[in-house]
Amino acid sequence: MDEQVDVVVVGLGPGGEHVAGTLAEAGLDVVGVEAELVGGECPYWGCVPSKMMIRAANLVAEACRTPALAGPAAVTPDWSRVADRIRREATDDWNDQVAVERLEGKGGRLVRGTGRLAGERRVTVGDRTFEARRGVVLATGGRPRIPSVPGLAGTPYWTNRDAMAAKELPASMIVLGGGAVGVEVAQVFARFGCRVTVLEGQERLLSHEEPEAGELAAKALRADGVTVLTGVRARQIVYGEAGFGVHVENEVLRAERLLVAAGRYADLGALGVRTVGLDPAAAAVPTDGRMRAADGLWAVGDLTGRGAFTHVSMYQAQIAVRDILGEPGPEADYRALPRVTFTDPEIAAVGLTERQARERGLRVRTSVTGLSASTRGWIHGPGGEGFLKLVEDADRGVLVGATSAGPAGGELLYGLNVAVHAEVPVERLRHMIYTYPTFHRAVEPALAGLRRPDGVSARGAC
Ligand SMILES: Cc1cc2nc3c(=O)[nH]c(=O)nc-3n(C[C@H](O)[C@H](O)[C@H](O)COP(=O)(O)OP(=O)(O)OC[C@H]3O[C@@H](n4cnc5c(N)ncnc54)[C@H](O)[C@@H]3O)c2cc1C
Ligand SMILES: NC(=O)c1ccc[n+]([C@@H]2O[C@H](COP(=O)([O-])OP(=O)(O)OC[C@H]3O[C@@H](n4cnc5c(N)ncnc54)[C@H](O)[C@@H]3O)[C@@H](O)[C@H]2O)c1
Repeated sequence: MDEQVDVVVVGLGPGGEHVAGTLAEAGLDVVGVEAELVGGECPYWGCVPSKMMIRAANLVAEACRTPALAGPAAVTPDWSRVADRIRREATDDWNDQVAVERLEGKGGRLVRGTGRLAGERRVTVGDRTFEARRGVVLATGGRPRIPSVPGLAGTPYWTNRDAMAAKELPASMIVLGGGAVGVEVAQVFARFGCRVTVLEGQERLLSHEEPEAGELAAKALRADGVTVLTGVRARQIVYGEAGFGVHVENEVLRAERLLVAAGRYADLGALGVRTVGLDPAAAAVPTDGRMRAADGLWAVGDLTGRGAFTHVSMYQAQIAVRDILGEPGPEADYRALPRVTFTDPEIAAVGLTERQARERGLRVRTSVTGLSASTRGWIHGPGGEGFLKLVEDADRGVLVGATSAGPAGGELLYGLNVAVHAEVPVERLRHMIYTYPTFHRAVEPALAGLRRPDGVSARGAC
């Protein structure tokens, strides 16, 4: 007999947990299905543990910067402090009891297991079948994409999960992929004494972002002793007693560990999307502005392919909740999508890159301003490097994208995020007062740089 409920949420990462908890609080009969830990990738193997590592690694780097500015400081990097904090404070040793109680406290019911669609408004979990009167919400995230490099399958390669759970650091590590996971982990491990090589197939690190961002990330990693190889593909991988050997062009790179950080994918076939008429081979579940994927079916989070970030998943979750409850509100709008790669310097961006803006046929004006030449960058001294890049739609006179890289690049992004989101006219931004001497004061010369003729990147100083 099918069990009747109002809503079934499959996958309880940040998005799914928010949907399930909020709908349950609103009085609906909600079943949340979770195969692993309630909370998902972010708190246990993603954002939270990685940012705890980064906090510690940045302290190590800051200690190394003090001799020039404040006198000697001795720090002996000790990974056990980081590993211990991740166990105690972040993950409860990978126990989700607190999250389960949080969901149940709101009135939601947890069913532990793997959910699969079985037609419209129906989900099976093991030998149980749920029929959802209002509908089903898919929020199953993604899993690491393992490239088909000969020799890789069957070796004990690491993914983000092993890196986040590491009690001890390897002496050496090769990182396959120079995206967000690759660069963040590479810098942390290097700062704690691991010999790291990053192998990126594209011509630059952080290849989805502005070229300047990738160049700065490579420079920062190299300054931490990381070997950065771009435009290079692994041809063959071998594993033996001596660890990993990665064949690239004319050499073999060797390391104790290999971290695969080559992106993530959603396995829609395993989720049974064919039973509701969706393409199981698609890269993502297509959704409309209300996060609807089909009649009685919503999708939120990484599996929608609109940006694999916790804040996107939470944003979409709020929209899906409103739609399910029949409440008014704006549809999903990704024009001002912000993201921060938490390297040191932080590399943050919102909206379109210059290339994306040009590909959309916009008449684009850009401007790049260095941070170390700014008063605040100069005062900051070592570690003060960064830049600000603005992308303007010249016809409308509004910013459509911005990148802010620097010691507080993610925080500095906020104002630019507002500008892109609210389409604040550039002329209006030019007449704002920018606090002296902040990093964000660099926005002023960057805006001045936009006055140059179309297509010419200007460099300002502040
Ligand atoms: C190392 C790392 C660092 C990151 N750092 C950041 C960061 O700083 N900021 C940021 O915004 N984002 C970060 N991210 C990305 C962020 O973790 C994800 O975007 C976010 O977790 C996605 O949330 P989600 O709601 O899609 O679900 P997920 O967190 O992906 O969770 C999905 C859940 O669904 C469950 N599930 C899957 N299939 C089924 C099924 N069939 N049945 C039942 N349950 C199922 C899974 O077990 C999982 O618990 C990071 C990711 C990684 C890997
Ligand atoms: N700070 C953050 O917000 C944060 C941090 C970590 C992860 N994340 C999210 O998690 C997702 C996954 O991160 P990721 O770094 O795994 O993916 P990614 O897509 O950001 O980067 C993967 C990189 O691997 C490269 N690559 C792929 N196959 C390769 C191969 N065979 N050889 C060499 N390079 C190869 C790609 O060119 C790409 O640059 C990201 O999309 C991101 O949204 C966010």
